[in-house]
Amino acid sequence: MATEPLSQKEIEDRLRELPGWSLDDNRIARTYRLGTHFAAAALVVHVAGIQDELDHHSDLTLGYNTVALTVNTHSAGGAVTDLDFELARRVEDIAPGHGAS
Ligand SMILES: C[C@H](O)[C@H](O)[C@H]1CNC2=NC(N)=NC(=O)C2=N1
Repeated sequence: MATEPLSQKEIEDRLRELPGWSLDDNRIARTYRLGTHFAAAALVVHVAGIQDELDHHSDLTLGYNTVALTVNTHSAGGAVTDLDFELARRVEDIAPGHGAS
């Protein structure tokens, strides 16, 4: 998967396919809300596994009943790349199963 920086338009186009995600200071970001703190912690563990599988890691913050992700690509100088969107899509696939919204 390409690790070249995406243009602003490419980022905006890809974000349109990922409701809930936004561009925040050159990182793509989403915060999920869950029913309980334990459910939020379980989502963090699941996301951590996906991130190791992809060898691509967000800043992942566990709140009381929230999980916040922000990610860009260090190896592309901190730009947003396809790798960030691949991670976002993978997380979107599993989040509903955790009751995340
Ligand atoms: C050595 C390892 O492959 C790199 O450090 C990976 C790991 N996870 C990563 N995560 C992110 N967000 N950006 C990277 O460039 C990156 N690089």
